[in-house]
Amino acid sequence: MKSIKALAPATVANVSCGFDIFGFAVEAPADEVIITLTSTPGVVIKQITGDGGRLPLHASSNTAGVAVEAFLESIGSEQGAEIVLHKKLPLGSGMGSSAASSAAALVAINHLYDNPLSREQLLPFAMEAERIACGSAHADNVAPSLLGGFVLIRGYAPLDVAKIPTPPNLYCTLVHPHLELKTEDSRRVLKASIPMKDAITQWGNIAGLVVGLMKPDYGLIMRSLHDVVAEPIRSALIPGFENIKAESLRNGALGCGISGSGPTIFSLSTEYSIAERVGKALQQQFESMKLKSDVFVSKINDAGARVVA
Ligand SMILES: Nc1ncnc2c1ncn2[C@@H]1O[C@H](COP(=O)(O)OP(=O)(O)OP(=O)(O)O)[C@@H](O)[C@H]1O
Ligand SMILES: N[C@@H](CCO)C(=O)O
Repeated sequence: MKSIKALAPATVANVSCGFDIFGFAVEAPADEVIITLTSTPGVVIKQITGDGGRLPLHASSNTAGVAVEAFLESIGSEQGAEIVLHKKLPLGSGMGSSAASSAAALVAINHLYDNPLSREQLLPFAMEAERIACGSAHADNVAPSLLGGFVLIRGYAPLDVAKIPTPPNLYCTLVHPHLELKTEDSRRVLKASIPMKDAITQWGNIAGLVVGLMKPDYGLIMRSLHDVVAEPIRSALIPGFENIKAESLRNGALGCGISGSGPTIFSLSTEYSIAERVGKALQQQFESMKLKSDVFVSKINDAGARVVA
């Protein structure tokens, strides 16, 4: 039976001001999924590595399995699939761990059927998997992981996504402290409504970031990378957040914030050397609080999930 391997990258959701509507893909880390078609129906997770035995092996509870089940049903296939997942993204990290598994699985299974669906058409299956993983079908991790680049989710009903062009010299530093935050929990702490003055600040920043990326205008990007909705509440869940952010900006980053629902911190810089320096500085900050961390520096990944063999 035919078998294929695909990779899907980590993603930074929200990007400070764009709660649930912005996300971009980075180069690494990336989850790896190998799918083999079977002649009998049903999706089976054959093996998972790299998760310390923590992820569900039951297909209907694992984002890779849920996405493949939804795909096979949508094309009316009578075949089944076996999935091997090499988990490279840390769980509950804010780097889109649950999304990377479903994105890789969808790109692999779609390829095995000669790509009957576009990347955009695969999105609802990955969103359904997000609902299983964290109780909310947000698309700001799955969309950039599947489509690549910097993605706007303009609306959810109906789903309307658009890629925002980004300048070639934009580097992302991800610093992942060895802490876990469940998306479900960090969504629960947010308020159901926001004051009008915060809404005005936020939509000014959202529009400013889009214009800043498209022009490009780095001053505008810098002024727009602020969040008055989620960060003021969620930052309490990340030890030393204010110092961490100040240190990133002091080292030359354009902006710094919580990646997705945290605890990973993202920073954007205009040069690789600045992005590296920011990574080292933030790692030292976490170390001073006796927290180990991993650093990933890369450009924005315009391709997203890809088949590798
Ligand atoms: N294949 C999978 N990979 C990762 N998590 C999965 C997977 N399948 C199911 N899950 C469940 O999803 C949850 C992890 O999702 P969570 O949203 O907390 O982390 P995350 O994806 O890293 O965060 P974020 O969405 O903030 O980037 C865990 O409870 C885990 O059991
Ligand atoms: N937009 C989502 C992303 C989770 O990674 C949130 O912040 O809850």
